[in-house]
Amino acid sequence: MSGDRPSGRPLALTMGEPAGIGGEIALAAWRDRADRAVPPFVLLDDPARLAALAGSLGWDVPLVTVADPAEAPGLFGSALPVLPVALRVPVRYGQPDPANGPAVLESIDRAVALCREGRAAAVVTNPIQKSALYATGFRWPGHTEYLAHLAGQAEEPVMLLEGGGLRVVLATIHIPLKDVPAALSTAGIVRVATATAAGLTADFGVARPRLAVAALNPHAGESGSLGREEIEIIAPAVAALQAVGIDAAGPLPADTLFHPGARSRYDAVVCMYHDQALIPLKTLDFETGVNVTLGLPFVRTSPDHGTALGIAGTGTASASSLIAALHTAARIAARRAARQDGGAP
Ligand SMILES: NC(=O)C1=CN([C@@H]2O[C@H](COP(=O)(O)OP(=O)(O)OC[C@H]3O[C@@H](n4cnc5c(N)ncnc54)[C@H](O)[C@@H]3O)[C@@H](O)[C@H]2O)C=CC1
Ligand SMILES: NCC(=O)COP(=O)(O)O
Repeated sequence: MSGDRPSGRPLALTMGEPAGIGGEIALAAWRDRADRAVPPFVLLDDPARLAALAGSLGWDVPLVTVADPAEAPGLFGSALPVLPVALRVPVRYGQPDPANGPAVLESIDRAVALCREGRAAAVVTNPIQKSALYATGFRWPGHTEYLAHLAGQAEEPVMLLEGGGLRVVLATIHIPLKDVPAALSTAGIVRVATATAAGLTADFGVARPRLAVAALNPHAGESGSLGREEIEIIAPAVAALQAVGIDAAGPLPADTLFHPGARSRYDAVVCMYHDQALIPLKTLDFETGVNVTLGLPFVRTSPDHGTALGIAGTGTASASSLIAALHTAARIAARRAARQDGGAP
């Protein structure tokens, strides 16, 4: 995996919801560092709670507190480097406390700042409990939109998930299903598809990306009798993409878009709503699916799963998706660094 090692800078891994599985999968990823060639990371979390968690699980994970991420790669082989972010109240696993919301956000904010200062190679986020943050007044639907805000971007970035040989991007993200039709627009689909094509080339090395654009309605609307979004919104978006030379096809009926034969014909699917994208992705590859935010000035990935409160603190959560997210972040960061140095297309 040497090809995905960023040049000397560690990845910045956030705390996520402290009552969730983030802490234990971070510890588990460190324990697997040699067997799974995990790229060096620094964890922005509370060292005391990590030590208590490791102790309660009976895991031998030496922690080393660092003030500067530059120390992390040299230490990573023998101890887990932690950049301290103090929890405000003690953790009860499975029971998020909004009082820790500021610590959750501090961890994200500082990880982003480290990346923007060039002191970390990429941000990898542990899952947040969105409802707990909303209770503190957090006004963004999730990381994706909050990270765009931190980057000073007015436009929503694009949520891409990759796993099991499939890549999906979302034309609408975290909104109620009943609001999806009204939220779809030709301009919005064109924006997401254009950013996807650019991201696939820049960050995934796909020279000429092929995009499939999913329909919204059964049978792609059955010529308008099962819905008119395909005719009025999605087909014009596909035509606009083709007009500027993007290899896009659609609107394609979503029920026949994810079998192996169909998957061989595209590099990513532009999906109209959250579950249209995430059900096939997580069915094909829940274990190692990765969420990547396209269109940010820094690299951000995360595991495809959430906080898994029901199993938090038990040590049974799989760290595979987090480890895949660490590898993907390192690979994209290395690609961007090589391009800056003039070494990659
Ligand atoms: N990037 C992020 O911050 C994300 C945050 N979330 C948040 O997580 C919270 C819970 O969401 P849910 O829909 O319940 O999804 P979830 O992924 O937390 O849990 C769904 C099911 O998968 C299991 N699971 C999840 N991760 C696992 C792992 N690593 N190993 C073994 N089993 C695992 C859980 O035990 C549960 O049975 C919500 O607040 C949601 O917003 C969800 C997805 C991503
Ligand atoms: N279901 C995917 C998800 O919730 C990811 O959200 P984000 O926090 O990465 O924006």
